[in-house]
Amino acid sequence: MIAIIGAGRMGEALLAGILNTGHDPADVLVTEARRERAEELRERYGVASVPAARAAARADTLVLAIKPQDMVAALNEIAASLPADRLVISVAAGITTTVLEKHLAAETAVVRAMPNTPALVGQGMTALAAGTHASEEHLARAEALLRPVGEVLRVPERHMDAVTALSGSGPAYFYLVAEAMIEAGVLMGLPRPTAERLVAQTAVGSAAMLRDSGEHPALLREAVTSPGGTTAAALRELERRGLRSALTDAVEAARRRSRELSEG
Ligand SMILES: NC(=O)C1=CN([C@@H]2O[C@H](COP(=O)(O)OP(=O)(O)OC[C@H]3O[C@@H](n4cnc5c(N)ncnc54)[C@H](O)[C@@H]3O)[C@@H](O)[C@H]2O)C=CC1
Ligand SMILES: O=C(O)[C@@H]1CCC=N1
Repeated sequence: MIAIIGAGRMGEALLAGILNTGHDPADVLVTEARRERAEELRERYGVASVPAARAAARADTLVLAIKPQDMVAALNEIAASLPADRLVISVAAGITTTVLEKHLAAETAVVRAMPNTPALVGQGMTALAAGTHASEEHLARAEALLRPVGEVLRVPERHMDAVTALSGSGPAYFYLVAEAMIEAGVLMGLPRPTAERLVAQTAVGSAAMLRDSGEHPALLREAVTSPGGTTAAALRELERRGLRSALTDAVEAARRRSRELSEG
């Protein structure tokens, strides 16, 4: 039995991804603070909503998908009813395994995970780091749960803030670029559905080549850039306006924020 504690945006992405890949809704519990949200998820996915203490008592794996700011309160809610053999997976940005362990019974197995919302469509990227009491078996269990919703990578916990800044928040950077490109298309007179379709499929195709061709992105970009052509004209504008350094600063700001969240 799996329990998702906190079924907001990320919790739902994981829930949907897990159900899409063959888990029976009867084997998944949801704990959600907002009553109307719990009801919405019951209607949409057929999953039961239970109080935190009940989820802690019944599920062998608990996935905590609540905001970092709400984490200590949620840990306190489940700690008393959590049997010692449970696996607790937290997806909260910035919350270290040390903090998680501090608020749970001694020796509770804890795994810190950083997924992203494309888990909803089975294309997530999740990084995992083990807490002090998480064995290879616990990590394998976390991996088995998350593997069906995308790729899984184990990383040392010291890299988690950087991972959060790249793949956790990363989808938002791509969506912002997509949004700007669609608006540019509309500005040039393309019908909105046409602009949306052109941009979405260009993103999918580019991402597939990036992942599957084995080529460095610079080489893929060169292949698009005909001498004296349209792409070179566009790239000069992007470089002149500092897209590269804007992205570097943005990713560093996300990492900084993840570190701040770990300070409470
Ligand atoms: N949204 C994203 O792309 C990603 C989010 N995360 C992490 O996932 C966590 C959740 O983020 P979002 O889904 O974006 O936030 P959200 O605000 O959409 O969801 C949080 C949910 O938790 C519920 N909640 C709060 N306290 C609770 C409690 N004690 N018991 C049960 N439910 C409770 C809220 O009602 C809400 O539905 C955060 O820690 C975030 O760092 C991690 C990776 C990606
Ligand atoms: O914005 C956030 O804090 C969360 C963590 C990674 C993506 N969303």
